[in-house]
Amino acid sequence: MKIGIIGGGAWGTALAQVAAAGGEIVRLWALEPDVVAAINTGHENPVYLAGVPLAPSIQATGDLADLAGCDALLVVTPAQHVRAMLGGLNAAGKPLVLCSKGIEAGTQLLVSEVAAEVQPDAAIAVLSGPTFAHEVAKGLPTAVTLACADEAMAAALSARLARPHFRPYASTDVIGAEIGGAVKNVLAIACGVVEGRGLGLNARAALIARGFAEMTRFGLAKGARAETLAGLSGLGDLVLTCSSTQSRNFSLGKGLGEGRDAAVMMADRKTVAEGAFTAPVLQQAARAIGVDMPVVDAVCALLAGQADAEAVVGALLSRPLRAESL
Ligand SMILES: NC(=O)C1=CN([C@@H]2O[C@H](COP(=O)(O)OP(=O)(O)OC[C@H]3O[C@@H](n4cnc5c(N)ncnc54)[C@H](O)[C@@H]3O)[C@@H](O)[C@H]2O)C=CC1
Ligand SMILES: O=C(CO)COP(=O)(O)O
Repeated sequence: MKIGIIGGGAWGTALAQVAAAGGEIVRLWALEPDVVAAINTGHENPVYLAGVPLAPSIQATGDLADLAGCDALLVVTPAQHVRAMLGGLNAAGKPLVLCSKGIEAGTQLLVSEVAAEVQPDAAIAVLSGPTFAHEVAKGLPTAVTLACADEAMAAALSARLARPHFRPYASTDVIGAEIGGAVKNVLAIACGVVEGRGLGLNARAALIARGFAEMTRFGLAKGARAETLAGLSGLGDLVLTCSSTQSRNFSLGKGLGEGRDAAVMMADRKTVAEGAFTAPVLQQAARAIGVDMPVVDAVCALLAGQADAEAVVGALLSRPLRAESL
């Protein structure tokens, strides 16, 4: 069996390692020629996943045509680049597993909705959950949601990608699995702000719980299932990303909380903090369907430089008191 992975960042490389651990032939497409060369000759991705020895059976390429013979494809580029990448593929009749977390700017489409437009004849699936790439690549225990509308396909893909340390849970709720991953990145920025301002662990826990209420309101309005949002790809990933500076989104928020400038921090990074791209489009999407997301609004104001961290925290704390509910 031959699996193609599109995206040689930290997560695509870690997933290549997972696939190779099960004996799959792995073709990994990466944008940067130096990443392709380093994986093929040194069996390491020093740019995005430094320090993790990779299986020698992972073959990297800079040419998407080299993935033509693969019988399943994993898409792992940043969400804003997925449309362009999918345009260069022929995935008709093949499983197309989307592993990016975000919402497309301009269209407000989830990645699976983008894929349905560009590759209407592919079997679209989503893999999402609490998964820091370094831990997965090192073989530490990890569980994910693997969602596909076709239940048998969800089960087959789960079985194909399962490893002793990597445990997919099958689901048919594609939209639910995606919404958790996209929204938690924005909430992780907010939790980073709490950390950066030294507001304490009570505040972080409150933000996770009220942030989860926002995720649930939005998700249910978009047709997600409550149990998916409360599962690995929703609450599970929210807890992970809101708890550690290993998260790029959390660390971006921490910098904002410390008074640093969003644009300067983003320009300094080669890696992607998806929440910064998702926040404004999520805000638009929520407003369009009348869903109130005050934490997301606060993150948007901070990222756009419309308010400082002290002001947005003050505004959140002075909202009118109300009953605890969604
Ligand atoms: N790193 C992680 O632990 C996890 C990441 N993800 C998701 O996976 C996706 C990819 O993230 P990472 O692998 O972490 O990326 P990364 O931050 O490690 O690297 C950035 C990636 O973006 C690629 N890129 C930049 N410009 C591009 C373009 N014009 N076209 C195509 N690709 C381009 C780079 O080649 C590189 O592969 C994101 O949506 C992220 O949310 C999901 C789970 C875990
Ligand atoms: O999605 C992730 C963990 O599940 C990675 O989080 P960051 O993108 O915030 O680093």
